[in-house]
Amino acid sequence: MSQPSKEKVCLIGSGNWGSAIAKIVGRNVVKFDNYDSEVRMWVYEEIVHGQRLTDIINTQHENVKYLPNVKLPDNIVAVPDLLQTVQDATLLVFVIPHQFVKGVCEQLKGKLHPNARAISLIKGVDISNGGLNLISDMIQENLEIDVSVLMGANIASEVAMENFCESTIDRKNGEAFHKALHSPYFRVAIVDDVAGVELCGALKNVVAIGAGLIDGLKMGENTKAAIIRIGVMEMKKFSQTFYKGVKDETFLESCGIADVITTCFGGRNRRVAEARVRTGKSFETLEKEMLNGQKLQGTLTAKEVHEILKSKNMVKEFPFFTAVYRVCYEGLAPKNLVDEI
Ligand SMILES: NC(=O)C1=CN([C@@H]2O[C@H](COP(=O)(O)OP(=O)(O)OC[C@H]3O[C@@H](n4cnc5c(N)ncnc54)[C@H](O)[C@@H]3O)[C@@H](O)[C@H]2O)C=CC1
Ligand SMILES: O=C(CO)COP(=O)(O)O
Repeated sequence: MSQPSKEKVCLIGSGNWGSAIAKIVGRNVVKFDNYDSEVRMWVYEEIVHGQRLTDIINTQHENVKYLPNVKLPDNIVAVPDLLQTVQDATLLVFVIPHQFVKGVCEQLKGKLHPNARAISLIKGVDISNGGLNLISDMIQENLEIDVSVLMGANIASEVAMENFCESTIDRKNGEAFHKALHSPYFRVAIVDDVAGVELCGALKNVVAIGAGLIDGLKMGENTKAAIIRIGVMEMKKFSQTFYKGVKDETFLESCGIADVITTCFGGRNRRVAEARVRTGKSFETLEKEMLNGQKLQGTLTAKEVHEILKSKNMVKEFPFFTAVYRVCYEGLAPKNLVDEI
């Protein structure tokens, strides 16, 4: 039974990033007195090699499917039941692919600890109500709790290897989470711009699809740099058009230019987009063939961004985002991407 004065952290999600962040959180909560030492991690249950994934994680202390060969601390407890995961939790870390957030929130409505606060590590946007919504706002509106965000240049497998990197958290309520997430190899900077941080995280995945297509076309580094520059300009314009307070400086943080770079060179969105050109197969097929259950976020985000732009009559003002969308969903040949921008 947890003591009321202690913060109890739980993780909602256990994919590639969810598992890497579990390693950091699991270690941090035992370093400080103000945390309960057990961290429950919600696992979308599945059978792996004939065994339940939760059982494998709880006995081998390894998420063999989504983050193989990385030991998780013993105090990370995999739980298949969502409501049991959040029971007594005061600090909730949301780390699931963005298409599943709505369903998860519906199950959690009215079921949280009165002092619960959340942080979202989810890169994506929500358009389910017809307009543009941040994932953090969607969680906040559904669950009536404060929600912060953490985004950065953080390819999960590299974070799990403890290679130094940086990340960005917002000041709003992020300070409550900072101690649980920061470590010497995962340096978390606090900034004052929730929407800017979150939109950087979501939109860079669209840029990475574009960069991967250019890699597949073997057009070289100058072209890729041009695509990245144009992509960052559209990220900034889009963010500042829809959220007036978004700051220029945010794009220079880890969540901004650094995440664009790492994702455009080492991420899954880039890798699958490159294979799309090389093989001619669809993104959907390649996601299944190449990612072993992990999810692409960039193609869906390109579609969501396009729907918002269309509804505002602004498609022509974002030629790069539009061209990426058209390659993903309207059969535009990747080789014609640069002619569109
Ligand atoms: N992997 C990475 O390097 C990073 C990922 N992120 C972001 O973190 C978020 C989560 O991504 P990952 O942890 O990488 O996940 P992932 O893509 O590795 O794994 C997919 C996860 O979704 C779960 N899942 C499948 N169907 C589901 C359903 N119907 N309902 C709920 N969950 C379901 C799977 O069990 C699995 O845990 C994404 O928004 C991603 O952009 C952010 C930084 C780094
Ligand atoms: O967000 C990421 C790195 O910061 C991971 O990007 P991918 O989803 O493209 O692998």
